[in-house]
Amino acid sequence: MNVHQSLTTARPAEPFPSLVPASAASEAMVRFETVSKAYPAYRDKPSVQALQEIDFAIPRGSITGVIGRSGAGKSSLVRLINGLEKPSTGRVIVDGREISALAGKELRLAQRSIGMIFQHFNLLSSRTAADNIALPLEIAGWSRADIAVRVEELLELVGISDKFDRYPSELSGGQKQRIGIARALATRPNVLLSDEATSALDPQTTRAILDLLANINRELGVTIVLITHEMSVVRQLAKEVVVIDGGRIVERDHVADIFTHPRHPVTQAFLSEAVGDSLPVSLTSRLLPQPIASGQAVIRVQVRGTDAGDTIVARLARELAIDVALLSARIDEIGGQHVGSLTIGIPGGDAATKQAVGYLSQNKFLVERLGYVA
Ligand SMILES: Nc1ncnc2c1ncn2[C@@H]1O[C@H](COP(=O)(O)OP(=O)(O)OP(=O)(O)O)[C@@H](O)[C@H]1O
Repeated sequence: MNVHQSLTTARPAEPFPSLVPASAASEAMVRFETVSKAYPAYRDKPSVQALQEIDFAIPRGSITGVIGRSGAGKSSLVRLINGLEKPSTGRVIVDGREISALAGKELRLAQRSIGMIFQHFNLLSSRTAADNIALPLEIAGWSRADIAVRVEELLELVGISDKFDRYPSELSGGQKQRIGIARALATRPNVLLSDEATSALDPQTTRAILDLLANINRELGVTIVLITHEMSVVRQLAKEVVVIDGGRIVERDHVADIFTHPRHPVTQAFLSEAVGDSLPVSLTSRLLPQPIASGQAVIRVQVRGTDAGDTIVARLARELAIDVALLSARIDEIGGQHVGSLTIGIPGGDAATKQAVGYLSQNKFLVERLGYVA
């Protein structure tokens, strides 16, 4: 069941809220101006329209999540930001420079201010941790002495100073990604692109790496673009979220709003996987599609911010004299806000249920009727 399908209140179908006002567009670290990307036909393969009319800005110093299913166009988006691909139409501006117009030495210089981390780390197996981190500095022509100082700083920043002389094969996935992050930051980039950087890691290591990225963003002010197909990653780290599907942006919002008011079916599907919508088995096994005499209607209420879950139960009891049963609850902190859902049982038949749903909807809660229990 897609739990978001029967939401009884919906947000107006306004265009994507502008997270970066036009007046502040120059403050953007990355700006896509009506960008499309088509890959031409090759041998027996037809041409592919990978991205279409992408128009958005990533604010300086932000952490922005870009989420989409396989083939949605995420990697193409990343390759346009770091200049590895050119748009078919439109412009890509990074840190005030039109990267899509650069070539040769100018492009290589611009790429030094764009760090990149990858799912499979992309470390050189023949180099130690320290030498992997040193690589971009060698390419940039730094002196040996400067490289040594910088590598030590970076090893400390990512918390693996003791592993400086280890080869990648001697390190865990999390340690390898720490080297990847140190290498990406070596030339002091202003923007860090993370392309599924935690997809190969277990949940605990993922959490540690995302914490590290959050620290880097906070302490160094590096803008982070987080490409992922996992809502749990977006939830932990991003402040703003862009959802892409079929090469188009289908939804954009602050992360807490995405989690409480997903509008596009793709976003809703991602959320169903990630939010832990699942009810306790003890409840689902008893859930019936039709009302039963002296039973309860089972209602899920999305809560956020100051709408603390317990006040809903108290308000229904106080203001409507409905004796609500709290069946399950889950509240998380997302983007600095409390976000979650309560599942409540409402006794008293259809009239009481309608009254409660009407009251909650009027008070701007998203409400969903899940079924009935005895
Ligand atoms: N170099 C290329 N040549 C031709 N088609 C390409 C090329 N790169 C990507 N595509 C196609 O463009 C579309 C978008 O691919 P892209 O890799 O950007 O998506 P994605 O969201 O990153 O997917 P995944 O998560 O599976 O990597 C897909 O249909 C893909 O097959």
